[in-house]
Amino acid sequence: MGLLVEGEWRDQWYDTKSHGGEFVRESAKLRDWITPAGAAGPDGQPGLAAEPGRYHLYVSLACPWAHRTLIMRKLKGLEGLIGVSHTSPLMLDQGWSYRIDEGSSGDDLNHVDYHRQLYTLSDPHYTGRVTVPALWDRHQRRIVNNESAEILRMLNSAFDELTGNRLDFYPADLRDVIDAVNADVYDNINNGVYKTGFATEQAVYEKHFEALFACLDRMEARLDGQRYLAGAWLTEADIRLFTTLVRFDAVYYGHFKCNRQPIADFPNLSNYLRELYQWPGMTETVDFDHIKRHYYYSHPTINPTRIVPVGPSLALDAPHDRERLPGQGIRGAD
Ligand SMILES: N[C@@H](CCC(=O)N[C@@H](CS)C(=O)NCC(=O)O)C(=O)O
Repeated sequence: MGLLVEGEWRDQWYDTKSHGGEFVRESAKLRDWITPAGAAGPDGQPGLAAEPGRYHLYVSLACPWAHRTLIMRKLKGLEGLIGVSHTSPLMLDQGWSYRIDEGSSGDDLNHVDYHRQLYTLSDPHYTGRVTVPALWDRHQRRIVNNESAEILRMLNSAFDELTGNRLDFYPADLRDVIDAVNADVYDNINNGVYKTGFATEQAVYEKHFEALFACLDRMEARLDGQRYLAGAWLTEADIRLFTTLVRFDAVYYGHFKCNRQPIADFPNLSNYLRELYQWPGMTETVDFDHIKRHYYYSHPTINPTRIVPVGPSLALDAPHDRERLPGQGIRGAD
């Protein structure tokens, strides 16, 4: 694993030392925005037009951030308009790779061997982390955006005229509640598992462990009285929590030492997880082989033997009890 400095690859692990044992996530750097006709993005970002076949998603099936974008692509009916290539689950000294013999789809579009080459094709002097997901523009031959939260928003609305799919995962009247839940879940759960698992000081680990489980307790309580995080409608907030929950018992509980209790022991979170897992289209976006092989094999500082555990058995297909709460599905589905 490593990063690019002025276009040169440096194989190095996260620097927690200079942050007192903390893992500090670098902000995504490529932030252009796709809109229906190429107008600027919501905060004035440079805009590009939504066109069929123009964009391509580069993902890892193991990665929770990339997984969000795959779910949105699926539920918004974008599979025919936006292609996908996935990396091998093994992120080794050259970073994410497109080696077919290690489980990648290969890269039929740019024919690169390593994900970092997409970054240097975009900008030969790129400096920063080389992350998935990355949204590629075939016209300009560059990555236009590498921030999953923003890719979700674009896929939610920019292509609606082309697909006729009006499902809305970020309805205007629910934005305040979605934004508030997202902020809490991002900091303490989505990124919280990483801050817990990558900590290199005991006190730092314990601080993030406490914050993680306090937030899981908040979400457990929230889901006692309402079907989804923003109420009766399923929104992007649920997709964003789902990709962490579905990895939790298989990976974060053991590998990242997030082991106060598994999700299976939270009555509401576990039933909610099963409902989402069984949502039409969702199950096929989840690849436990990639998920487990990635984490246990690619973090030698945490798991030097690279043994991938066989368990646990998860029973995500078992019935859930969420019909006891009123649910309206996804806004715009009628
Ligand atoms: N802010 C980014 C984070 C993406 C991210 O960190 N992806 C991980 C995989 S789960 C990655 O590619 N890490 C490689 C690295 O940090 O060098 C997003 O949400 O899109």
